Amino acid sequence: MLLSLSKITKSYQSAEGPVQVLKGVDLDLMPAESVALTGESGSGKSTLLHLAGGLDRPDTGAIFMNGRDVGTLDDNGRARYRRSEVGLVFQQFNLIPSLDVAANISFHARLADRFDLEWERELIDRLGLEPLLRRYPEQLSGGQQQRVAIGRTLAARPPLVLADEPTGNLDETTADAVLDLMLSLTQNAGCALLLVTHSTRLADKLDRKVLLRGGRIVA
Ligand SMILES: Nc1ncnc2c1ncn2[C@@H]1O[C@H](COP(=O)(O)OP(=O)(O)OP(=O)(O)O)[C@@H](O)[C@H]1O
Repeated sequence: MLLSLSKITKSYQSAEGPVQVLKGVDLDLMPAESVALTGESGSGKSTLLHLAGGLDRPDTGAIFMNGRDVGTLDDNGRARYRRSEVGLVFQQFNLIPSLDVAANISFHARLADRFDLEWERELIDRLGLEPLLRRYPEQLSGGQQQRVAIGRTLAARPPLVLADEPTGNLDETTADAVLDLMLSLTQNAGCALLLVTHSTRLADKLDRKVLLRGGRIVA
């Protein structure tokens, strides 16, 4: 087992009092497995991804990554976890504005001490980024930034990639092409993938689909 979420609960404070978003989520991912996380808007998909990515802590329950409990790590431990064990591809691309495309792509791989020139060249080639390497993020379209964000995450070959509607703000043709590429590259890199998507068409391309409803995984 790569990732194991067990009995995860999470509440947020709101003006009307606490709102329990996750009410006992169980979810397992095998190494290199791709899973689509679906569910209505507001069902807690992003919340779940944030917890799995070490961006936030669950109220109760356990998150095991390679047998280690991530949910109880302190801030430093979670920062190390994010640096070396997970890759995040979110809608807001979080590229570093002061670095050009080439430097953005190698940034995480270098931080995680996993820089591999050959793999990086292959990513640049497959993602069609060669002509853009000297540009800065603000000089790129949304689809181009998305491809850079995918390259940046995969360059570090994290065991687990967490992707939150990564193609949500692209037109359908571009979204399809970018997702196909991401799937094929995560498979090449041997990464597991947990992908939040509203699209059943996209979800069908993954190994397995799960549905978040009423604070639990129901399918
Ligand atoms: N920081 C926060 N503070 C208070 N409430 C929050 C916070 N983050 C999320 N929520 C609430 O928790 C619920 C789940 O949000 P979340 O973003 O996880 O859902 P989602 O399934 O990803 O939705 P969408 O598909 O619309 O992106 C929502 O009702 C949201 O308003």
